[in-house]
Amino acid sequence: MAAPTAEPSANDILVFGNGVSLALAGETLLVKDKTQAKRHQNNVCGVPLGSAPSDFSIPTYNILWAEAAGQALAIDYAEPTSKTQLRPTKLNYPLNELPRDVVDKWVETLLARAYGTAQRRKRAKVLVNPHAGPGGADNIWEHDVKPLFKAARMSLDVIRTSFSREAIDLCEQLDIDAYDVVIPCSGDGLPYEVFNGLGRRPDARKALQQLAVAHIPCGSGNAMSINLNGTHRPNLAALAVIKGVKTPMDLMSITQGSNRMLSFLSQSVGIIAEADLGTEHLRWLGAKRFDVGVAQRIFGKKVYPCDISVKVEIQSKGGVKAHYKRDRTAEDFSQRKEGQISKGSSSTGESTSSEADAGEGLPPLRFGTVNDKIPEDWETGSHDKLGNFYCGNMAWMAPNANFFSAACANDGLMDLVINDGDIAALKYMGLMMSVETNKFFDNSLISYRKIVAYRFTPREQKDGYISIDGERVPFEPFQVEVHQGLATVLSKSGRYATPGPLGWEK
Ligand SMILES: Nc1ncnc2c1ncn2[C@@H]1O[C@H](COP(=O)(O)OP(=O)(O)OP(=O)(O)O)[C@@H](O)[C@H]1O
Repeated sequence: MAAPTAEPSANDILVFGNGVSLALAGETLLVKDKTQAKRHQNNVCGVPLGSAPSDFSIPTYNILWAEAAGQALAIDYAEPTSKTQLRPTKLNYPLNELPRDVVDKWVETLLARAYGTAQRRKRAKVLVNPHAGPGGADNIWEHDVKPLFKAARMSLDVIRTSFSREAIDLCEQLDIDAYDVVIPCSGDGLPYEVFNGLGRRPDARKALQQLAVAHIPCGSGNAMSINLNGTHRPNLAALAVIKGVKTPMDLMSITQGSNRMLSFLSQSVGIIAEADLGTEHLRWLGAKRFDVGVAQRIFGKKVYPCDISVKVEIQSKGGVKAHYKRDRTAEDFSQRKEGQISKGSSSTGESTSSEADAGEGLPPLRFGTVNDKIPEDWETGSHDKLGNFYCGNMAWMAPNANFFSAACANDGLMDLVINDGDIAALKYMGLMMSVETNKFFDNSLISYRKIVAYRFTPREQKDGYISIDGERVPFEPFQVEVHQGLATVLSKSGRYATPGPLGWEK
């Protein structure tokens, strides 16, 4: 656990007698208690090392709750039992002669450091998809998540989804004043339904702003959790949600035929969409199914002819890195924390705000629908040899898949990656593998731009795969535009958990 960062002052120490004391030192709680220290050492290290310890420390981030009730002080915290596992643990000390007002003040200081600007005791609507990913969502919820949420004194209203699209109806009808957060325990499919359900309401904008959406990873990709909680491990994600701060996040409107839907993650056509959606017959391969699908198309030199029209905001990779640096450094966390969220214009200056428009439902479409004329200032190109069209709103698409390393949560821009499909196989493999080493962005085989809107029109193919947030939609033209900060999510640090494109600091 982290080393103490500051010397505790006298007010920060509670002395219980018999050599037991609790001290607040910066972002750490120092526990001087031989019995607990020994138990802690055994649990965390497995095997006791050296002489018996007399104290140990707990990062305040791991503190779930504290209260003086009756004649005792109780502290709940998330104790790591391995690098990826936490379990709720309790410390109890009789108050003895300690004055109650001193203890109450100490408890409030501890909670203030534990939660910072994050809301305490969040009221959650939890949606568990028993069929998500490998099918362990019920177990994950019961054993890895619920005990931590309970120890943090969250109020929980839990529903197991029983059919596809149920979460859309649930969120459309939800009493938004009764909850602070909706938490899908699922893959990325259920968050998609949550955003779309909230988006269908007559008070969509209010609902999307007032109610945060947070994610517990139970699927196979779990992009939402990786980007916002910084992990795809359910235990660690649960703690990140408990401590999560409200963060505005861009959403995208998609029009196709006469439909309008919201997308929070990505749209893809070509190799990625096919390798994901077109390999159902290879399910027996497990996670390798996607890699095999990619390799098959690389060696087949598969191309996807199409027309693409784009409203480009930042054309060059250098410009994108500079934008990323501005977003990451100019807007420090304090500006993004709860109650201090600034919305209004993208960091490129153009207003993309959803709030600026009057009305309660979803913001009006600034560029019309897929059935309207394409605006004249959009760049239009014919792509005979397209291999991959990939538009993202978050950085990670899965663990080890940081495709959109310059994605920012609330910049009012989408990140667009395009590459041809007739690349030499070895180079293509290298390109795909560079995603894992964060060198994808700089690879000269792809273009990487920041955009505001686009239209995609497939050509010369009877059928194919279009993926919206990982779900298949009809193989027909579609148009997309971004709404800055339309949604509210909970994130660990007020921004995406991404290292950014290599060298952005320079
Ligand atoms: N009880 C249910 N039975 C069948 N389908 C369900 C049920 N509950 C939800 N669904 C549907 O399951 C779909 C996939 O959900 P989810 O994203 O949670 O899992 P996943 O697709 O397995 O995960 P990943 O996207 O990570 O692969 C959603 O579109 C949702 O509508």
